[in-house]
Amino acid sequence: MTTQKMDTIEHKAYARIGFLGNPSDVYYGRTISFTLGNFWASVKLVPSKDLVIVPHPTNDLVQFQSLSNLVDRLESDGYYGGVRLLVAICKIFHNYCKENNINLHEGNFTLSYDTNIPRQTGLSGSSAIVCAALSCLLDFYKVRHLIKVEVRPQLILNAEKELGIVAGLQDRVAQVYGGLVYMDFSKKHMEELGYGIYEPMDIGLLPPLYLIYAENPSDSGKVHSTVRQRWLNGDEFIKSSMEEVANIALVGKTVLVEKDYDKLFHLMNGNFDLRRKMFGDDALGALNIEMVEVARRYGAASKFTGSGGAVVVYCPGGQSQARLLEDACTSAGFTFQPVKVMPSLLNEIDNGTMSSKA
Ligand SMILES: Nc1ncnc2c1ncn2[C@@H]1O[C@H](COP(=O)(O)OP(=O)(O)O)[C@@H](O)[C@H]1O
Ligand SMILES: O=C(O)[C@H]1O[C@H](OP(=O)(O)O)[C@H](O)[C@@H](O)[C@@H]1O
Ligand SMILES: [Mg+2]
Repeated sequence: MTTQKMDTIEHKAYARIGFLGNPSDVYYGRTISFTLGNFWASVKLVPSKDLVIVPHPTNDLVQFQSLSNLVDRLESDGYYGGVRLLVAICKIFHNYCKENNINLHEGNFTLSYDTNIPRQTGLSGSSAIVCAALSCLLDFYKVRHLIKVEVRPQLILNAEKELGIVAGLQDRVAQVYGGLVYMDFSKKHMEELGYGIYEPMDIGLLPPLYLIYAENPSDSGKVHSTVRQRWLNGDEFIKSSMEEVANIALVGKTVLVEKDYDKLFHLMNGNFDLRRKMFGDDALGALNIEMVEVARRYGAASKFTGSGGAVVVYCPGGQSQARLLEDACTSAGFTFQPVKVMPSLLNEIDNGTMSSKA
């Protein structure tokens, strides 16, 4: 989404739900993900004399009511906010353009951001900020037609890698493309093309879904680091389980096309059960596990949307089942809401950059 008032450029990027196959995207796997219209980040770029990155009044920790307030906020939100993400994407964008002989004009700008994506809840709040910022840079430097849509998720990921955040491509692909996307990150594609195979799917294939989340920020990099290390060390259990998770997205693609929601129910549950075996309950966190389990106690299918903090739910019993679950979530202190799927926002210029139009 773009707003251009005078010289101001503003872009939104939506939260995303890793629907099937996550987190195998971090491991040359496959996923199906979609953008969630319930939450978004927006970034504003205004031309200015100096290049300025504006700290967010509440998400960047620079001003406090008191010393104890400083400590409380550090304990709940960690040390970092969005400023480092904006700085990192500026660097990655600059270097990519330089390496690819894309000339950038001399003008400077002021970048600021806002977000209503619940912080660090596995809804990809981090990459939403980076994705919206990249979109602003593409327009400010008028290079949207020169940077392929397929390449953009990797630039967004590189900005986070630059900061040492362990993450995968699926969030960024979903946020760049928008809508529902099937993604294949096989080693072969990644090595030959530098990106995966991304196939947009009809959002109408999804059944009504619900979201459960809790104010319980968890650092996705920390959650991922042990499993990632085991995978790098060639751990057979992690390798074979990750392949099973990737297969869930492959099977899920057909299941969605056929609207076979009974099978979808089992795929969603199977996806979380494999994650639980690989990561272990300590890494996933008791509260996150309880969000999955409360849904299952009411006969729904449930799994993490990302690395933890939010859960996507399918209620085979329809609205009456969802209402019972909503009451249970409210009593447990969790937020429960219907999922609004956000369609793709790519424009003609973006589509024109794609090597293969799926
Ligand atoms: N809502 C937010 N506001 C500001 N910065 C954020 C926000 N969410 C994430 N970040 C930044 O991104 C980093 C990585 O967040 P991450 O654990 O990936 O969260 P998410 O699951 O929302 O993507 C954080 O350490 C922080 O620097
Ligand atoms: O573990 C996952 O499912 C995802 O974790 C990260 O996303 P986040 O929203 O930060 O939890 C990671 O970036 C994704 O690639 C994983 O699939
Ligand atoms: Mg993230």
